[in-house]
Amino acid sequence: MLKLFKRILQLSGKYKGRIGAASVCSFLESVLSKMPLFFAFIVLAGFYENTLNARRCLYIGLGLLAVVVLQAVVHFLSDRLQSGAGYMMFADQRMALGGHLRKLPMGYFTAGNIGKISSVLSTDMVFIEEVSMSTIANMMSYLFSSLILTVFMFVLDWRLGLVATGIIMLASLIAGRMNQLSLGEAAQRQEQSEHLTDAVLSFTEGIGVIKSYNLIGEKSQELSDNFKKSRDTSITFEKKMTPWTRGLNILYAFGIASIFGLSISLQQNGVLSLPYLLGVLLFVFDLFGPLKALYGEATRLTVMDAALDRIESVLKEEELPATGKKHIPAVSPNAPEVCFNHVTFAYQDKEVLNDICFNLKENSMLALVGPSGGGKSTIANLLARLWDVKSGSVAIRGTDIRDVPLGELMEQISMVFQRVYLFQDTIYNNISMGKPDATEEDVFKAAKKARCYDFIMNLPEGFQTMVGEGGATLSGGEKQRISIARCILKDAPIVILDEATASVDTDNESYIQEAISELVKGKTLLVIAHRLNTIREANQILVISDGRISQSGTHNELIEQAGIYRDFVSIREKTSGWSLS
Ligand SMILES: Nc1ncnc2c1ncn2[C@@H]1O[C@H](COP(=O)(O)OP(=O)(O)OP(=O)(O)O)[C@@H](O)[C@H]1O
Repeated sequence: MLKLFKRILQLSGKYKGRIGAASVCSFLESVLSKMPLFFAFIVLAGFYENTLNARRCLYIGLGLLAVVVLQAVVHFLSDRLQSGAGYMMFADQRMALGGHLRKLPMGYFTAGNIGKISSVLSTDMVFIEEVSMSTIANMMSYLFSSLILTVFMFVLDWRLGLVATGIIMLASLIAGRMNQLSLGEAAQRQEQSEHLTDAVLSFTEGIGVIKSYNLIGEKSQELSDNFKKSRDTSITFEKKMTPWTRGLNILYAFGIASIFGLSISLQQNGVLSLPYLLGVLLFVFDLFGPLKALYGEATRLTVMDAALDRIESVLKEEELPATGKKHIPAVSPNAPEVCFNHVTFAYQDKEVLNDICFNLKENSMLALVGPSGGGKSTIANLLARLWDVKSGSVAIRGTDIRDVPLGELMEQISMVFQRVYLFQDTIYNNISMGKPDATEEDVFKAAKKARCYDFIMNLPEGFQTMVGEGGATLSGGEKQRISIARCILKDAPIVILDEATASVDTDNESYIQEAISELVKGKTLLVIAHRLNTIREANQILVISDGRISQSGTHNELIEQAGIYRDFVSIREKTSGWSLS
């Protein structure tokens, strides 16, 4: 328990002083909370010894009043200091975690970690933030209370003090065991909650597919199974803990009875005076109460421990090294715009690219074609440094992209994905995030080039229309054009384009093509190509198959050779009804 306690305090960093001051207040509060008992003891003793008079009673009354007021003050102080420190500490932790997540490779987010990230950022962080400080405050107060009452017992009679200490030590052994049990289960319970988050996310994200394939029953069952598992884990935990909690209660009852019996026997034998016996009666019922509450709080600490483990495990994930200080030159006559130099890459252990070498000249277009799963998207992602190469290098104008600050690399590249992501914000902000210092005129100009100005102006609130949940409903093609406007505004020299495979309606298709033509004017273009027109226009075509470049050349060169490209083109011609001249 102490270890857990220390772990939370270690997180306190620059707020240590504040937490220390709060602990002193907690201690004072515990002492003050026991003072009324002490005054009651004095009154009883005075009454018995016939030493009570009006002046004494007045002093005791004033003393009591002062204690109550002081207790309220230190309680307020300790609360303010502790909860304030808690919120500040975990605001810092959240920012650290946010900063860390930004630097993780994309692979981390696609490798089934979304449930974990959601639980860590929502459940774990919120739990620790809201509970840790109050738990620490309560634990301190209970600990001090037990200590003070045990000291009182020693003051009344050393034998009573010894019995109280013995019971407390036995209770600590039982509580230690409970703690171990709870720790073991806490990890499992948190894991279960992670699975639950995953299941809920996957169900809600895939609801469209689930409905269209009539899988509601089957998928709901999976979700219910997860809920049931979570319920069963909690019930099993409670069942395991119950005998120990009961044991602890019996021990406390036994402790109270022994102290009670012993003090009566001591009084009968003339060792303990009657006022002292009355003092024992006053204190004994309060002796183990704080300890009982203390172990209740300890269970919460174990949940916190598991939550901290999970936060730490996310923080331990290796970041993309971002220590590069070099700058990409604006022009470089002696180096190609983009160079893949003997690049190999693997997702975990699965090698997907092998010895990829190519140069891309400024203002030229490179088309990647080939069978599904060949590695085209991976090449595009490596250029944007969403992952790092395993060996070889990727360079822009002769500078290895690993040697460049990530922000600067991103200024060089615009990416147009098939799957468009618009933020829950106004259309204006969705476009202007391409270049935050852009003027209104720049934004409008980009929207015009991306062929979305007119439809935006026809919306009731124009550029201030909200997109996303509760906002305007836009078609896939309209969203695509807004994302292209964002890229046009960004005006990066290199454009990575993943051409749409799914067909949109003809109007949208032609608008999107016009928007893309505007975007790529004067740019260096790497395109994952699906349309024959695009492929034919490319200065260079790479056929990527099984992670290797199996063919390379222009359309006219490749169509002359037997191989994947010719087969691919003839299939395309047949499916699209086009023919090559
Ligand atoms: N995040 C990932 N983790 C593990 N394996 C992955 C991941 N992304 C892709 N792969 C695998 O890497 C290989 C190459 O995938 P990639 O998406 O680059 O191919 P592609 O040629 O772009 O395919 P498509 O045309 O279908 O998009 C595939 O076998 C794919 O299953």
